[in-house]
Amino acid sequence: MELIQKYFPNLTDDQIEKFKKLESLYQDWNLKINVVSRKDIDELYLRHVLHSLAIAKVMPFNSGAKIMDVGTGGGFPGVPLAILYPDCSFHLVDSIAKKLKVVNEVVDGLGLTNVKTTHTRVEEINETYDFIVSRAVAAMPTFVHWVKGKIAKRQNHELKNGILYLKGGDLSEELQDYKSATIYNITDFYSEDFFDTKKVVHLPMKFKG
Ligand SMILES: C[S@@+](CC[C@H](N)C(=O)[O-])C[C@H]1O[C@@H](n2cnc3c(N)ncnc32)[C@H](O)[C@@H]1O
Repeated sequence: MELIQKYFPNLTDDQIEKFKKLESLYQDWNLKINVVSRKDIDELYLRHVLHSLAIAKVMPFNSGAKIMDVGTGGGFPGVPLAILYPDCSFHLVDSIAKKLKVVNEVVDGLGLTNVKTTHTRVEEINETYDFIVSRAVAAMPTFVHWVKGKIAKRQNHELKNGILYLKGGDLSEELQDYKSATIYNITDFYSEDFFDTKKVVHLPMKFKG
């Protein structure tokens, strides 16, 4: 937990409590339904929570922003972001029901009222969002195909609405068709070795309406 406060020193008591409670909830639920690997559960704050929150270092969301997490799996990056941004609404979507069962239990256990979950493929979603966040779900061309048309300028804020995607490795080939994409090295924000190859891709999108 100190790791989170090292990079997010202004958390409220309520946020600190929620981040603390997150660990025991995942430990309990992971024994019943394995959604996070053993090694990862031991390093939950580093590998999942802090990694998810790298999106906030790139794009601080305005109050009221509406965000979808596509392929949330066990709840990443959506759950840590929902704790960090209690005034934003989060829609967590995954095509595997048992993973969302764990997410629902964690969300209920934390009392997160700003999160809804849907068991579906993202292609079936017919809503629009300010931002779409995701980690480790599909190659960028496939992902863009799935979500384009689901991003709208709902808020009149200065942030560049679009996709924020957590990804590692050399992305030059995958992103060659996306000239407007910006790649942020997570090591610009965090010093832990785990983040050496990890990036946040910001891809602003044309608005639907
Ligand atoms: C490798 S896991 C990543 C889970 C989570 N984002 C994380 O980083 O821990 C990929 C997830 O994407 C989901 N997924 C893949 N294609 C999807 C689609 N078209 N719509 C919704 N979920 C999808 C899978 O069910 C799986 O839970």
